[in-house]
Amino acid sequence: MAERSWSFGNIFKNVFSGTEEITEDTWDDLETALIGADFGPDTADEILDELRDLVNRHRVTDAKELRRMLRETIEERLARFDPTLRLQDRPSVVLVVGVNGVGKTTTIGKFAKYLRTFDRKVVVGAADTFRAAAVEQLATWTERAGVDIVRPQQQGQDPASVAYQTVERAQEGAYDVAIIDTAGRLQTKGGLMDELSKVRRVVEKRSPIAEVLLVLDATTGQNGLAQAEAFIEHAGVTGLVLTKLDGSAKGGFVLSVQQKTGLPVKLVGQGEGIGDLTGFTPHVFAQQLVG
Ligand SMILES: Nc1nc2c(ncn2[C@@H]2O[C@H](COP(=O)(O)OP(=O)(O)OP(=O)(O)O)[C@@H](O)[C@H]2O)c(=O)[nH]1
Repeated sequence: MAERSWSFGNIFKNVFSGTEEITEDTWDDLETALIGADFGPDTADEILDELRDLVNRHRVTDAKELRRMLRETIEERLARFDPTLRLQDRPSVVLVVGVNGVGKTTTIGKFAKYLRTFDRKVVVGAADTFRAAAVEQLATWTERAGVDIVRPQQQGQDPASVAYQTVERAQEGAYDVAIIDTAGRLQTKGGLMDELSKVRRVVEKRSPIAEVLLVLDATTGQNGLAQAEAFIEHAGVTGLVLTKLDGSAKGGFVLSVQQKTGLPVKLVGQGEGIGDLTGFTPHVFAQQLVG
């Protein structure tokens, strides 16, 4: 699939435009840009220290050279995490978790479509049975993506049983991937985590779980991360999906979120359309971020 361009509005533009030589202003502007783009103060400091050190050691004076170093530093840091989706099992079961409103449903639709473009046979399980509207919204997306859906037989059916039926259908119908939607909000966090562990337990009776993807909204930055803490602690998350990176100007969140959670970003959403999801490539991302 073609890499789309990231519309961060080139956050480092002010740092380098019209600047040929590195001055103290360059460093100040760079610090402001890093913080503004949500790299987080610690990572911003580390990047600045590393760059100052390189600039001193190699006696670099050219701002263009500094820009190249910045790109490489960011790429090298992004690449410390492996973004490869593990979808070798037949079927590969993928649980999608995250709080409501982050773009979970949209992401599942886009992900199903993305897999279709690689000729994968996909079934989606609507195991967020709490709200009928959620199931209908998901069904609209699966129809758009041209993939099958397993719905609850009645509203409020045990999510674990829908998940189980989805895996059963995937195995019997020779599907490549089963994507299971899960609830994002229950009365209590404990209840939600219990529900998720039950889904996991029941699915694992039939199949190993290939990936547990946590969906995070990039525009909510550190706040969104705090909200998702329980999933990171209890849901066995294997990778992150960042949504709404388009126009968020918060591209640095990708790096800070990986460093904070120790989890790789595996997919990124950059728009509301069905084609607006891609895999994550550190080289491309660093290039688009720094320009
Ligand atoms: N700009 C942009 N909007 C997105 C992206 N992903 C999702 N959205 C929008 O975010 C809103 C919420 O998306 P949903 O998929 O409904 O979110 P959800 O997490 O399933 O939320 P619930 O349906 O409440 O559980 C919708 O308006 C989507 O169009 C993205 O990558 N970019």
